[in-house]
Amino acid sequence: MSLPTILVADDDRSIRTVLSQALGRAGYQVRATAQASTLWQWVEEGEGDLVITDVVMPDENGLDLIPRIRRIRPDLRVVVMSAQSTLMTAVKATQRGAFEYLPKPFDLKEVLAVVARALATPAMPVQPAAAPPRPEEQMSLIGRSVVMQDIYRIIARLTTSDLTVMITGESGTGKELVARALHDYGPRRAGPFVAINMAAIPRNLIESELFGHERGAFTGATSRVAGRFEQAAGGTLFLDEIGDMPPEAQTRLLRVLQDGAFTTVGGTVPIRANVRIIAATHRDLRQAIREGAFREDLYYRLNVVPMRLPPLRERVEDIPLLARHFLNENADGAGNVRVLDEEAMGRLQAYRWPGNVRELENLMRRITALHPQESIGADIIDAELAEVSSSGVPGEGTSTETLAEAVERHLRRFLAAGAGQDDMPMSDIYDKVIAEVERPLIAMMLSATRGNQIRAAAMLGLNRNTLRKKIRDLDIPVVRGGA
Ligand SMILES: Nc1ncnc2c1ncn2[C@@H]1O[C@H](COP(=O)(O)OP(=O)(O)OP(=O)(O)O)[C@@H](O)[C@H]1O
Repeated sequence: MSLPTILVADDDRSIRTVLSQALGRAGYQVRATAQASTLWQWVEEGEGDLVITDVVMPDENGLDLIPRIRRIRPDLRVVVMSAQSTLMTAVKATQRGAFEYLPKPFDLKEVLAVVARALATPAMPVQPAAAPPRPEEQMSLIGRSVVMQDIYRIIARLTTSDLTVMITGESGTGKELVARALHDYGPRRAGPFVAINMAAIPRNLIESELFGHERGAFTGATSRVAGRFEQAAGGTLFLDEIGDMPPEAQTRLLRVLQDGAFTTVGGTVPIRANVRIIAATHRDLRQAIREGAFREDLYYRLNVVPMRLPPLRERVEDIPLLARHFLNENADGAGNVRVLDEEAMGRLQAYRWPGNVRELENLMRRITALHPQESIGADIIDAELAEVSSSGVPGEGTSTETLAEAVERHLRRFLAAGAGQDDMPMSDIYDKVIAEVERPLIAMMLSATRGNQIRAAAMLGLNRNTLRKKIRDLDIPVVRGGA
């Protein structure tokens, strides 16, 4: 049997060389070209078993070539590489029928894994042409970090799917923005996007907000009111802060997800639920399940496609892009845009950002409003950030508090919550508390070492196998290493 042949098109000679060598070593035959036209000629002549193509080439855009390739050779998989690693590139590549999208710079191991996977996957049917992106398309999500590329890839893969998605991430990381992107690029984009925040609605009203109510269902219900499920029919229902959903509403939601129908509060006639659900939370739902505050069966129904949005401090390389974007958006009345000097940018990248992208956005707004000079230096950033920490950021203790004092403060709350709950008996307190401390400690070390367990074990002074066991036992998500 002849070896599979890979056709490579990229106008960058070094990329052609690196790919040809790596693919050759892995046992493939390779033909490489700098021209889209040569690639097209090979495809027309029936050459090759797989294409790896760049997007921007001197004679043609690689993305435009994909539908033509798919038309004459539907079984030929196409892998797209691009240095313009934006959400739009990922979405366009997927919509036009690319098998996979690889942002540059790429990891050779990843390329080889994608090639092997593409050659082993049966040919996909040619999809009907997806609706072209709207002309006024704006780049909603900013960021080119490896972790954001993973997010773009998931959004791109879900453009033709209705699957339920669960987005987790700290407050201000962009969960709602991602939910909107999933809707805007998804199959229900012509329908409504309806958001409801569980934390912002009084608990006793959540069920009627979600499912609507009949006239006379409770005191003050003077007419029939449609709930968000009905309002979102044909579109997407975004359930924000799902971890704050009261138990009765959780049970009701689970039933809707199981049966595909719901009844209004006070109603008896089932109404078919025609919504795609996207849920989001900043809480650790597994922890909430352990504490008996969230239904495990509901969690599994919602967690079909999990997406974790990393905190801003885990993607500092995105900070300059985001900062510039927010400064451009917030030009002052005279149309002047503030510019951050290098040192100022360094300060932003060193800060912890407990409020994540929202905090950065607010800071850029404040700087434009309060500082008339065009160039912004580190002194201004220092002063503004000092202002924020002295006014107290939610979730942060006072700066003089010791770790032991902070632990004691949290323990008091933890024990009080446990004592007040019937389903959390006061037993195994020692193990539970130690697990509470171990989990964030290990997660932080893994994050600081970009998932390198050997280094994390060394920093912690733990044996590697002990660390591995703890990661497993404590159910700590393993972050991927850098490229
Ligand atoms: N990647 C991004 N690119 C551009 N803007 C972003 C990005 N991520 C977040 N933002 C902006 O930051 C702000 C907060 O985002 P969003 O409301 O989506 O966060 P969230 O995680 O849903 O927050 P919360 O949990 O507090 O509801 C918004 O103004 C949003 O436009």
